[in-house]
Amino acid sequence: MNPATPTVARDRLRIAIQKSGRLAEPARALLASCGLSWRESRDRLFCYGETLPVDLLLVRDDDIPGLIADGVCDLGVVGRNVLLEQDAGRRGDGRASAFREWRALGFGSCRLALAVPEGWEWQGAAQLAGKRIATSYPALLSQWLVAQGVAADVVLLSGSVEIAPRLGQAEAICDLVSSGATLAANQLKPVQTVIESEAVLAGPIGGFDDVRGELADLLLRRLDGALRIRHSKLLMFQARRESMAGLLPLLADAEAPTVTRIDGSDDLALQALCHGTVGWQRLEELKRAGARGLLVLPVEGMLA
Ligand SMILES: Nc1ncnc2c1ncn2[C@@H]1O[C@H](COP(=O)(O)OP(=O)(O)OP(=O)(O)O)[C@@H](O)[C@H]1O
Ligand SMILES: O=P(O)(O)OC[C@H]1O[C@H](OP(=O)(O)OP(=O)(O)O)[C@H](O)[C@@H]1O
Ligand SMILES: [Mg+2]
Repeated sequence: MNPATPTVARDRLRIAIQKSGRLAEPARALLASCGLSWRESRDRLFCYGETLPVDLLLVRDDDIPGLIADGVCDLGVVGRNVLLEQDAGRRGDGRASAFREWRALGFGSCRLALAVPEGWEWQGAAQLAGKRIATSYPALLSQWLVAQGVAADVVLLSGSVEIAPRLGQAEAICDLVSSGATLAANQLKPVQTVIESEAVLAGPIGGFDDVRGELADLLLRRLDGALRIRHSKLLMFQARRESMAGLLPLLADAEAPTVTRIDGSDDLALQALCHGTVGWQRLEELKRAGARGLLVLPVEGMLA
């Protein structure tokens, strides 16, 4: 293992993403929406950046924090659950933190939760004292147990954690929950959230002191724009000046709308970047409140 802050200077930025799995495609699509494109290598494990000197490394998600810690990669897209687990593991071993969350990316949402058999009447963390809890997240679970002041046995499993109570391996589990279907299929119920998770952009604790710093800043600016407009629509319409008071409350999710006077009439034209859903219902409400010629346009890009 290298020291926590790698010092090898490089003139290209290297981003690790999941090779295959839940985060692989959305991570690639998000980076592509920031204007990055790549030439695929024959082994498909390294993609050479074409539009910008930003390369991709395709790996298992569990390896991403370590690759950042070792300076092999500069940034990575990984679940917060993985990042926090490995950080808690390092600190538990007396090592310093070597990576941190740079941005939350808004996909891959799930939570790390404690679950118990459906028949249990949950009365709180103290109920877990002396019990065995199966998990793939031993560091986060141990940290949570310490914070609760509860002593329990952590049983480490790398997958299929939900089956452990049925096999008599553990009384409770601590695993990722999204829809809750896997818990229900195994007669378990979630009782306590340990962390809320989503995909994040991870990077080193500090920044970069060579050209990678500028590349990372450029990427973050584009990423912030892409994240802001992801569900946004540009809404345009015209209305009588006196209708505005009734129309503006229907645009509460919009950034300061631009209102222009239409030459030679008392009508106004309005343009608003809406961050919430702009569906039929809202359009009909706007029409009832006096909006005419409503147009909804997709937003391709935004640079604040
Ligand atoms: N229902 C879910 N179950 C598990 N993870 C989810 C779920 N929803 C979102 N995620 C997120 O997706 C991440 C990747 O999940 P995936 O199942 O692809 O990982 P994996 O099997 O460990 O992949 P790899 O082969 O890269 O090790 C998880 O770490 C988590 O952050
Ligand atoms: O709440 P749900 O929507 O049911 O999702 C949660 C399940 O999904 C994940 O497993 P995955 O499907 O990745 O299988 P694995 O654990 O064998 O990788 C996770 O480990 C849970 O078992
Ligand atoms: Mg993995």
